[in-house]
Amino acid sequence: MDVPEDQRARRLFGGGAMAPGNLAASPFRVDRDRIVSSPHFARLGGVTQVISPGGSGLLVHNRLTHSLKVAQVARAITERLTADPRYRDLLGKLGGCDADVVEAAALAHDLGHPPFGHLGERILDTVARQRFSLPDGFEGNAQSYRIVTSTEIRGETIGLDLTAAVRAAMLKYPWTRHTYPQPHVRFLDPPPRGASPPPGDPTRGSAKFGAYVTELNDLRQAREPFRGRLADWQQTVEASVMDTADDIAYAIHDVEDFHRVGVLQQGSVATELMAWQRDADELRALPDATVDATARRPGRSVEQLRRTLRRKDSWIACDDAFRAAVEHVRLELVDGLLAAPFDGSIEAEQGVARFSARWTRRLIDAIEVRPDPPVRSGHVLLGQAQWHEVQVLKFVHHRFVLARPDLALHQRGQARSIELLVEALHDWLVDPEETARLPRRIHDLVELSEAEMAGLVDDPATLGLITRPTRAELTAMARGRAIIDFVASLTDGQAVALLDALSGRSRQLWTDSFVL
Ligand SMILES: Nc1ccn([C@H]2C[C@H](O)[C@@H](COP(=O)(O)OP(=O)(O)OP(=O)(O)O)O2)c(=O)n1
Repeated sequence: MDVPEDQRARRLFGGGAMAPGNLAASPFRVDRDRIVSSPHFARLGGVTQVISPGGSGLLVHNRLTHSLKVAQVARAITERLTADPRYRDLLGKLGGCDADVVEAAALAHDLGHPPFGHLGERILDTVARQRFSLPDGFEGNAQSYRIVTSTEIRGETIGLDLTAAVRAAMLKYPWTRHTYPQPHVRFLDPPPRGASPPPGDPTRGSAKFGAYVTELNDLRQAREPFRGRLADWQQTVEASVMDTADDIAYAIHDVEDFHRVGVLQQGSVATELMAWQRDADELRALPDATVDATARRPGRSVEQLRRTLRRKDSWIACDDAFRAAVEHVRLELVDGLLAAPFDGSIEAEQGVARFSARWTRRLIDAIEVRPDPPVRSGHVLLGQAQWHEVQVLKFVHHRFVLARPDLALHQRGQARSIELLVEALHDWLVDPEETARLPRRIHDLVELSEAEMAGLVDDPATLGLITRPTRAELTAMARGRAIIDFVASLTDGQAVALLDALSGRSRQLWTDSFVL
């Protein structure tokens, strides 16, 4: 039985009605148009995917070009699945799969990524929890959801007033950090992907989550059309398509990007993969502690990956498939993409384009829909061989790009900049002499957070608190959330320029690098 279209198309404020500014006929296409015309979307062009867009020219992806690729892949997956007669009834039963919904969700999925990408996310989370006593901290997915439902402005309502289906499709992790749903997902055995607390800190709630408690009612309303069809913690099919498309897109383009900038070298990748292939049987016999203690020796990191996959994803991990995936990636990378250094020639560009097209096609064609997937997977997933290949591609990127000390050095500086910026903005916000000159947007964000939190004071448990907050505590938390919202909405370049200005290092006034 299909879900009635009008339930999926229900907007938070406007029912199913079409507004005068809507140009498209489909309500989901309207959502897509609202997202792409948002300044938060344009901002993604200045936000780090892996390294800052400014320093890399046109060579590497930023969060905008990444989001466009995710949308392209997500749409292609949807078109294949909906054209496949094997899945027609199943997709309807699970709540539907619409190409405009997945495209809109894919375009919106990274709106909340702060300056400096995942690194900024980690720093803002620590600052939010420790400095501002906000139990929800900061999370990029929850911030994306907050932008479309609260902080982005459109017409008379707050947020973009998107349809339920699109908001639900944005929820890769349809739970809050600590309390929703009950019992909380982190206590399930096994917990869904992302639901466990970060290693070493069981008090921190889920490592990943889709919404802050201030957006909980909105999350509930978005999931309403799927009630009874999906477990509370399970992604909608459309969210699952978007999540899979995200994985496919960055697994491929991260490798491409670092080949282009000359960081991913054929020799080092070949040594690691081939040492594992040569010594696989011997390595398998070693205790974990020995492998970990000698992780820098060739082949050991691949062995660590094999063990991690078996431990965390035993529902799909398989030694034969792993061995085949290492061989396939070796062939494609060592004998293919990385065989000649990238020199900007037409031939080199064609090599990258061929690699990208072949892999995208191979992975999209391997997508399946399962009626009853394992807890760590969504309903939409890659076949076993291709799932292992994606893990190996991501491994190459982690081992030979993300683990580089020069990148770490750079990121330590960026982390410090974010901490200093938050502190400097907060000092400004609480300076009584400066109230009249504080940027209007910060005042507005404080008022918004204060109103949202005031609505929850009688329910301290939902706020993640033990007792009802005092007025002063509430104001302090609202100010903290406002600063976090403000910083998260900057590009990398704006964050740097703003910190320079607040530290007295900038000699420029009335430039266009940020609008206050
Ligand atoms: N420590 C890390 C981890 C990831 N990345 C990069 C690699 C990918 O390009 C991208 C992956 O992160 P996403 O936010 O796109 O997706 P995930 O699925 O990993 O996370 P989430 O589910 O929170 O979106 O970020 C990075 O630079 N540094």
